[in-house]
Amino acid sequence: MDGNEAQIEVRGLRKRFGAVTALDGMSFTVEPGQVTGFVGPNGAGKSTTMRILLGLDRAEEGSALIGGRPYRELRNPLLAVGALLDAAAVHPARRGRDHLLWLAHSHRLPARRVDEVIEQTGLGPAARRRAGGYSLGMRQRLGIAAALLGDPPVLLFDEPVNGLDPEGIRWMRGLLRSLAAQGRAVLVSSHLMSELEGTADHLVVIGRGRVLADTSVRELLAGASGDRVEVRTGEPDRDRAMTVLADAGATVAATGRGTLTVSGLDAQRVVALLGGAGVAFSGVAAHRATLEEAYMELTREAAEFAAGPSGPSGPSGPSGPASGEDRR
Ligand SMILES: Nc1ncnc2c1ncn2[C@@H]1O[C@H](COP(=O)(O)OP(=O)(O)OP(=O)(O)O)[C@@H](O)[C@H]1O
Repeated sequence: MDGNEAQIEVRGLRKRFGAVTALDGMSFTVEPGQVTGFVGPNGAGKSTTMRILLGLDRAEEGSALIGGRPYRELRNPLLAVGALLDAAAVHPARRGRDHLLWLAHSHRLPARRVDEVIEQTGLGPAARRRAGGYSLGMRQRLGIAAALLGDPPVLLFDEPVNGLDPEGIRWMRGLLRSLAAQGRAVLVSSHLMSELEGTADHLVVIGRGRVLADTSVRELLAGASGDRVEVRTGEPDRDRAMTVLADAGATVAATGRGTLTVSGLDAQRVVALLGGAGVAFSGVAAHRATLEEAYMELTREAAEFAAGPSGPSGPSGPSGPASGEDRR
């Protein structure tokens, strides 16, 4: 797959809905061969960005390119990008397979391709039933089958696991990973970081219409877990432990009864220092952050920064405009 055609590039998008600034200079790139998670709280601007990428909405400023072109300039969009925005967007009286056949014919794709995507998405016999009777999981599979029809190098999925059962979620994760492994650029939105754990390689974290972090999952986790170490020590030794560790350059905080949280030293060094100084302790453990914790840390910092000294601006809290100056 050509590297450039399998790329999404969003630069400086701005979009308002009345007084609400939905996008406030949104910029990021989605590279081929990986799953990029597009994460942010409700109202952060995920769907708006995706709709603009797909030519369903217009930005006041900036560009949104798929394979180097805006959606409207794509010669055959179905072959350039596949998207799952709203799983319910099929007429209820239509059979799944007929919906796919109609799509395929309108893009001069062979019927064989329809059967391939039915197979790939596990629609099976449900493909011959009317879409009105589909479960949410089946509707999602049909939507994905439609997105894959043109074998596109770029895929956009808006909250694809929303409402799916655990088996459906597992299936979706495997599918996203396999599509990325085939060299496609895969952008997946979610408002829950935990949904992307084990699926996303890269994360674009957004809040209030702009990017808060654009990072690999590995880097985000490393940064969040840092080298924090938890030390359990009894009352009489606590102060001495704090002094010894602080003298060695660590930042030490008492985070609970008998627990110290240490950053700046690894667990092995903590054990060596405390042992060397004759400070008694009952346990030392490295703390590994989950993706959810890393995300909470990041969004909390961003919210505090944006809120300034007088608290969050606007009635909608974290999902509102970034500051009063944004309202005109
Ligand atoms: N058609 C619209 N009319 C008015 N306001 C809108 C419209 N679409 C989006 N907004 C507002 O723009 C902001 C961004 O919304 P958007 O749907 O892009 O966020 P999101 O990150 O996708 O949220 P969610 O996780 O809830 O889907 C929100 O404040 C939302 O209320």
